[in-house]
Amino acid sequence: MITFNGVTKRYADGTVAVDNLSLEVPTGEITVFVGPSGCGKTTSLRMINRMIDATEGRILLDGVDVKTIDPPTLRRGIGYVIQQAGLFPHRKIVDNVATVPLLLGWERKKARDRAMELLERVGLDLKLADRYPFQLSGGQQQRVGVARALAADPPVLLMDEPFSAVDPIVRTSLQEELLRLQAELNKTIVFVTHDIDEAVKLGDRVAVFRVGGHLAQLDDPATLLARPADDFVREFLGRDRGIRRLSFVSAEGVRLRADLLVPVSTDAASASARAAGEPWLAVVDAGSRPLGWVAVKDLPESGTLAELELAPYGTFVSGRDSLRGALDATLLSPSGNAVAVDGEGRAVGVATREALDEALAEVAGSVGGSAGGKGGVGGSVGSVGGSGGPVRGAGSAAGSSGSAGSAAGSAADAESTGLGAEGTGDAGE
Ligand SMILES: Nc1ncnc2c1ncn2[C@@H]1O[C@H](COP(=O)(O)OP(=O)(O)OP(=O)(O)O)[C@@H](O)[C@H]1O
Repeated sequence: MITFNGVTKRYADGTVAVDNLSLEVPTGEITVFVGPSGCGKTTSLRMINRMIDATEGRILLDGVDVKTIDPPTLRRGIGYVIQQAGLFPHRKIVDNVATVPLLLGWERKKARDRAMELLERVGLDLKLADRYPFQLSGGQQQRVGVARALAADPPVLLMDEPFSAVDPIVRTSLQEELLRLQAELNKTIVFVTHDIDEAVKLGDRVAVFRVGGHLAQLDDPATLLARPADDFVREFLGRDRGIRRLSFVSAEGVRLRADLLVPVSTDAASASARAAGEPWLAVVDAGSRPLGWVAVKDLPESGTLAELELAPYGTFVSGRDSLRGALDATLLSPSGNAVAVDGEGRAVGVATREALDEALAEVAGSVGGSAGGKGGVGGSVGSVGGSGGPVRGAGSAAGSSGSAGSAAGSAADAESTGLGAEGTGDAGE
């Protein structure tokens, strides 16, 4: 657990970047710091690993004041990921990831083995291990940045806008990878972003800051979206707050109609009778997989459904997806209804527009809603790479030898790994 206890940061020019901040970052969870530019997110983050020292107040790491721990020791237990990865351009990917273990005195082979294991874990093709950073896409570089931060298995990870320099598709896949990794690793993560969508997708808890380093609200995403503390938070959350809130409401309670599913072998006349006034039927194959919609008014007098051209459909996974996912599925169907499927893709029923209206009315009537889990909307985007990111500048001063001794304490290592050997990183105040 990380505890901020009345923490203030006043820079040398008098700027109060963080003002009397008190909050707790629970162990094993992702806490996101979000807010407009200049509101003190980065300063707050960097006070945890003492790259910046607080002017007043205390930051406790599992009950121990970080000021009592010398910075290099403190940072050994804290991984650090920054925007644009900050990889060392003259070191191969594997050596970039092995940097921190080598700084910690690991034997070279062990450090490289660990690096390879981590590269695999963050979803990188091991063929990339012997390349240099400029030979990777922006998204791939960012994965390397995450692998490097995890290399020494620190219990705490600080992530400062780590995904903001990549395109939206790559960004989505990096976010999903982080959630997948976190489900395995249970690190205590503090994640800084200015993007509220990213915050509610990744955060177990979201801290909204306002300029001047004030904490405006700290809550889980569903509560934040349902009950913003004041006008500033409401405005920051944006106009589509209501829609986004549906991502945190499970679609499990939506009433489903199995009677509107018809096997493709059904003859048209009996399908028509079965519809009993409903305008659309969902046609399924012999294995119950959805094939498409048929409009009852277009049914011929004879023949089976197999001979008909079917209209496109959208599905959601009953019991897993959110109400937002279910609504999205209705928008992919001319019928205005959605097909609910099980985890194997078999249709289990139809969510009619009427049933969704009922579910929406229930959400509108409640405050908070039932949490549907993080990023509950289905339909993950899996593609990676493609964005030929610029060669990264950070760390360019690093030596190319990569040896533990010579690298220790270099300014670039201190900056982009957070593992400086000497003092605090308050430079630039
Ligand atoms: N070294 C410094 N000296 C003086 N003022 C500083 C220094 N570093 C940051 N600040 C100021 O402190 C305030 C908070 O900065 P900080 O970088 O923590 O904000 P942020 O929320 O992370 O912003 P962004 O989203 O733009 O990165 C800003 O007003 C900034 O100008």
